[in-house]
Amino acid sequence: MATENDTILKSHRGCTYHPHVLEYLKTTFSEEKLEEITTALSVPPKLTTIRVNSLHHQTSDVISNLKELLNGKFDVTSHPSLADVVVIAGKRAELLETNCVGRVIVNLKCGKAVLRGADIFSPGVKGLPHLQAGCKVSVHVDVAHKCKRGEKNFTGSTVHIANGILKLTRFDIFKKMVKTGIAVQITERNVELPSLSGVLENQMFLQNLPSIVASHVLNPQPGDHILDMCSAPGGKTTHIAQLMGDMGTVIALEKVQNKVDKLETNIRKQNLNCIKVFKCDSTKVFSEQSTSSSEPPLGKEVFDKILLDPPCSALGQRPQLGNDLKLSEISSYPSYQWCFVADAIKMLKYGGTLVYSTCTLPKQENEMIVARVLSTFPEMILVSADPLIGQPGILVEGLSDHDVLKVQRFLPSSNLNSGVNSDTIGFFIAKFEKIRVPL
Ligand SMILES: C[S@@+](CC[C@H](N)C(=O)[O-])C[C@H]1O[C@@H](n2cnc3c(N)ncnc32)[C@H](O)[C@@H]1O
Repeated sequence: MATENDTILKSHRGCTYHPHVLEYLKTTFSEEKLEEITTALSVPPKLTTIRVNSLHHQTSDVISNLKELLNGKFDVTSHPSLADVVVIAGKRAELLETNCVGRVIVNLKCGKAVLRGADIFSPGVKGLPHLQAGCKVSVHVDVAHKCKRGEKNFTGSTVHIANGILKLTRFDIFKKMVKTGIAVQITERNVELPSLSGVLENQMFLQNLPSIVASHVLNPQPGDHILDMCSAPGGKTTHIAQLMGDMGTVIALEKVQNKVDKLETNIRKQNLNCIKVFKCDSTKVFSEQSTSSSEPPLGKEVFDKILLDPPCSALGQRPQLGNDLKLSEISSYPSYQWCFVADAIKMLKYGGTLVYSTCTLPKQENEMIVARVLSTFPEMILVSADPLIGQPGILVEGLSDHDVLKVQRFLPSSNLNSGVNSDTIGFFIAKFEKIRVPL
């Protein structure tokens, strides 16, 4: 078995994982299921989901606007059961290096953006030979972070994700340090998706389906007083405010300043007024002495509903091109996630709702947290995470067969024609209610 310091990365269906990551995931899935999931995760979903800014726009209008903008090149439809979701169907294509005169190596962040429809900008380029602008190049992601900036002929492990036309030369990028403008204009991807960044920003928000479902599960109502403990970049916060008709209050907490800035930008773009943002550590926001429901420190039993969407190992993110998380990093998440739970429960009113969600796969960060909540807090009961659009959870000690039907897991399928509810990122949602327990 590989050691903790082992730097060898194991290639698994187009994604490069540290062997420990795969071993860890095998505690949750059979080998066969894990292959299916990792295969699906290595490419982006064929279907892109968009949440309509339902406060100010009709889904049918957004669909018409998108159809016009995309010139009929992609199918744009409404989600079969969620009225505020629009689905755009991309196309899968076989990618060959034929006629490419050289390889451009990009970093992981850039690779993910390309697979989501973006072109390449110079900060994302790590390696590039001497080539003339205008020639056809293939684009490869440095999944193991081994390519040094400016390398001419990198030979390490990469994943071929796209082809395109070189717009900036090696001299422009590494000598003149041109920072703006397109470096490679993408012409072919293994999945062809529309580039929607900056498009119809006041009408819609690009969001993965399970994240949209999580806010519906919370079931926000006008006038509610809601806490979002880990809010940036604000996909769920802004959706919650929209579902409340922008009436009531959402207290949105975030620990990291630049993420607070991003959250505030997203709130502004969606023109929402009921959200109050605070930069703070949610694991320390509760105080026995406080009676405040409107600003930190926050008191007990002050919220109708709480969303806890804590940091996680993010192994459900898609495309998952490379992952070199160490075992010690992955296995630290459940205890960090647990740090938020007890205070969340204290701040929740009796009769209130707590939704717990993650975008990751291991049972340790999902069902096992649910089982621990149920065994530690008799006042918390598990209720059905409606609308149930995903699949049942995984059976772990402390959960019954009935319990696993109340939570939902989104597990990407390798079936290229799987429907919108399974062509997703990996995600988990559980919903609890706080009840008075007789003494
Ligand atoms: C999974 S992301 C949240 C995504 C968000 N709910 C959304 O839908 O856009 C977790 C967030 O929690 C923040 N975070 C991490 N530790 C925190 C803490 N102790 N208190 C508050 N926020 C924290 C991270 O910076 C990150 O932005």
